[in-house]
Amino acid sequence: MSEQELKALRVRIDSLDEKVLELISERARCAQEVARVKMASLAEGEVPVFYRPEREAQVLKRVMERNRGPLGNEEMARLFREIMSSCLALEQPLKVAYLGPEGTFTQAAAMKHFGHAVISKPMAAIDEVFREVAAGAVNFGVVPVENSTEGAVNHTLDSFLEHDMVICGEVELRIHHHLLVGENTKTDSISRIYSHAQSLAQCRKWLDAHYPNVERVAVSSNAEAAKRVKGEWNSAAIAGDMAAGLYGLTRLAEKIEDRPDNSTRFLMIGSQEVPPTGDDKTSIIVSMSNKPGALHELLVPFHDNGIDLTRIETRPSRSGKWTYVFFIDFIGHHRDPLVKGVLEKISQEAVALKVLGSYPKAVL
Ligand SMILES: O=C(O)C(=O)C[C@]1(C(=O)O)C=C[C@@H](O)C=C1
Repeated sequence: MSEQELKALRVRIDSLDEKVLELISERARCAQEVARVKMASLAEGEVPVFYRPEREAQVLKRVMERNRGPLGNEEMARLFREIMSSCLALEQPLKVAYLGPEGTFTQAAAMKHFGHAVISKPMAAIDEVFREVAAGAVNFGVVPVENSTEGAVNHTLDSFLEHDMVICGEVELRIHHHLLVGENTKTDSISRIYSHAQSLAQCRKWLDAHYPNVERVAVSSNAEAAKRVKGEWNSAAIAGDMAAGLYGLTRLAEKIEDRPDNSTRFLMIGSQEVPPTGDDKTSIIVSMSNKPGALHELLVPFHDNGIDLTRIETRPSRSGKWTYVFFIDFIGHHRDPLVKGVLEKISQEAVALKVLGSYPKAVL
């Protein structure tokens, strides 16, 4: 390519950037107007709701449907995700607590869902995320709920039994683990590998094959593992890209998870109910009396009404020995007439039924 051609293309890019800049600014001014309208239409004592997950899902879907390339749908939606995040920050900067410390996959999930224009707050434990939301110190919390290799995150499920929370969104993240070392690590003398217990489990076969005799030490998070390794000469950590970048570690081996499709699902928790979008999921907790056929009774109304269950998990109820609660996710919104009917039917049989929330299915 000649210098001349390159110069001409850059002139075109400059001119396009000016148009993009003007359009983004016009969109941001529109969001400010939206905020004004929301404030003006408040009833006495009503608090404004600036963040609208149902609308955000609609915007991102529309972008993906209309995208003609060459950028892929996910890439384009990510760009719009950030534009919308900045527009919302003009209306109201969201405060979001997540399972920290900085550099965890949960932080990456929070950014994927809300974008980067939020005030984020790392918490030391899942329960603390719940408490922070319950206390009203933040607008939303982000917690992991299940992993495709290792199953349920029990701390999260148990926290739902203790706190009144509304689930207002979900996000799925492909989890890639790397073996990370610091600049002081002597790579042929590694005698300890730190990571979160779930991550150690997700890389079990790889560790058995490559480091069979090395001590595996479970710590509170992958980011914590990365932090520890920085100052030690005989240890390595298993963690992801964000932690590697944050603590300046080197990848000794990449993508060491046993299953290439290893993914984790995260939930956004808050106090705001989300209206239907037409493509939603609902999460409920049900406790049934301890009698034969109770689980069957619980599942029949879903089957009879053709409602698709996406997950069912059992946990001890914590209110009596050998009594259990079921966590169920299914397709639909609790305001859909069909779903309403099913929930009514279940509540006639159940000891207790709690709708944790209906929320748009993950778009990104
Ligand atoms: O449509 C709204 O209610 C807006 O506030 C605008 C907007 C946007 O930028 O598109 C911003 C934040 C909301 O969460 C949803 C959408």
